[in-house]
Amino acid sequence: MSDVLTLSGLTIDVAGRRVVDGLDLALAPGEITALAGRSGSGKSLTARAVAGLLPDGAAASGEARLDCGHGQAVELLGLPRHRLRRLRGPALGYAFQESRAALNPTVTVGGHLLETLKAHGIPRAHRRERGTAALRQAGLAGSERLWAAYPSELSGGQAQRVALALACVLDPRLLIADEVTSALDPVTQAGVLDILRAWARAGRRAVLLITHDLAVTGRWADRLAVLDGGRIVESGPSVEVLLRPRHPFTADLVRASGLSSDSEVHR
Ligand SMILES: Nc1ncnc2c1ncn2[C@@H]1O[C@H](COP(=O)(O)OP(=O)(O)OP(=O)(O)O)[C@@H](O)[C@H]1O
Repeated sequence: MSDVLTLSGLTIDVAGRRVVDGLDLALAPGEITALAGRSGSGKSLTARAVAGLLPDGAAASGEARLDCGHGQAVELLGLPRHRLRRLRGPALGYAFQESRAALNPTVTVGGHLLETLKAHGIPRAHRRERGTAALRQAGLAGSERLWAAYPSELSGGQAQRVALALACVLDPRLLIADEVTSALDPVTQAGVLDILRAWARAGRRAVLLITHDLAVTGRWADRLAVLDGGRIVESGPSVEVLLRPRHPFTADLVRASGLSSDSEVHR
């Protein structure tokens, strides 16, 4: 089966500065692929380029091919805004770290979900049920109270999970999750990542997990690509990369993360 996302020579310049340089990466169906690296290495801009959400002044070149299923593939870079908007949701979900920024302060949790489902043509009779299921999948009880809550009434962790539910509610083939669990307590984080992994496997979907937490990649990611200065310095099955790093930068990152034994890397 072909890869869900194929990045070839992805290059991003911001205000004349090259911040991502010739990145090649393939995301297989059913897998979580982690993109890790220290702050400023280009992880988020890579995610944003794929989702068509680069900031002003940033430009991407190269290729980002999304397999939408049913033999249909689309080149994401340079796609007109209206086509990207149509893909975002059913083909490509994007949840990012500033989760509150994704939520409209004047719209309730349920309102956000219903609006998204309606905008993509889901019949009214199914919207509430699908919205509630997405909340559960993100580790939230789909209670009346949460459904009727405004973003300002949510904790940081709840807002993060609501943003994740919104990104997944249309069952996209590719989910980009940018530091979505970093604000969660360890138990909730584990629950959400377990669910994401099961979700990816069951539906042959792909997840691009942006993280600086190598412990997370060791436990939940199938594959790991390590980014340094906008280039991938090493990639492969995550357990292998973490246990036997070949690049000095990866070895430094593993040491700094405090991952010290096989048991912390193995699932
Ligand atoms: N809007 C912007 N304007 C100018 N430079 C930017 C902008 N966004 C990112 N950059 C620069 O691009 C580089 C890569 O940034 P990016 O946000 O992708 O890094 P990151 O690996 O995701 O970091 P973090 O883990 O801190 O989120 C950094 O040097 C950053 O300063």
